[in-house]
Amino acid sequence: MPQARPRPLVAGNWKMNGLKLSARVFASIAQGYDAALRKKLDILVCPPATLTVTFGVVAVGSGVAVGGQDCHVEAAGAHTGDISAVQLADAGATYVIVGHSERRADHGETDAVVRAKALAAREACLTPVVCVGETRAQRESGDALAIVRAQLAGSLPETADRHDLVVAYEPVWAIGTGLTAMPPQVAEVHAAIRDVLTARYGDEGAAIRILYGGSVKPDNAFDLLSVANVDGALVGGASLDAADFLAIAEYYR
Ligand SMILES: O=C(CO)COP(=O)(O)O
Repeated sequence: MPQARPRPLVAGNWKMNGLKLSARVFASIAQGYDAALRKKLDILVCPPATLTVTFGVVAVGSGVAVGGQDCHVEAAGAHTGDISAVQLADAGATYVIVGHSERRADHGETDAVVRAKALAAREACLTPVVCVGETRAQRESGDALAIVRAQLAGSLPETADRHDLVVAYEPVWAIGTGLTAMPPQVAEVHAAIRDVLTARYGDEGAAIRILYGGSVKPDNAFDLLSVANVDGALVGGASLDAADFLAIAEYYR
């Protein structure tokens, strides 16, 4: 019997953007996520930690999930400036991004740290969105697949199912640059990720969502989301605009 396709997920990563006033943008997203869309896909917005509670309140009854952008490996303790998965869950989050390339680059996060964060997230009943992706130099030297496989090997938990893991492929050279990977490049990497997931997690690996991220916009979303093994998008800049973000989700209507 052919496997049912995973339920799509369109996620917004607001990065270090957004003030209290941005609740209006979030409210528009929640309003646009109507009954027909709710039947078809999940929607997640990951605001800066300062807005988690506010967005969580606005989200009540809308079905839009709220997530964090990072978490510490510990649940609590002397870690000035950090935030734990438990705190994010307490604030209303149900997902958390871990291993984003900006965290790997700016904060020296290794695969082992990313895995520990994914495990901490699950301890707190959050679904981790584990990010992987090659740099421009790695793509140009033909190492993209090897890099992504190595990141997965080091970053993924030992066990997982469709409810407690999401993987995002975000080629670093496509993030915030307006460049996107071409559909055949996306297809190749997503197929390789699917192989890793099914080898590791069996049938559940076929149902774990694999998101594409990197300059996803309304005008390229349909081409990217129609690629095999692309189960949604992780959207940066375009998620800051409710109309653009919803236009991307429209693919699944
Ligand atoms: O990093 C991203 C999402 O996590 C992608 O960002 P952009 O959509 O702005 O390229």
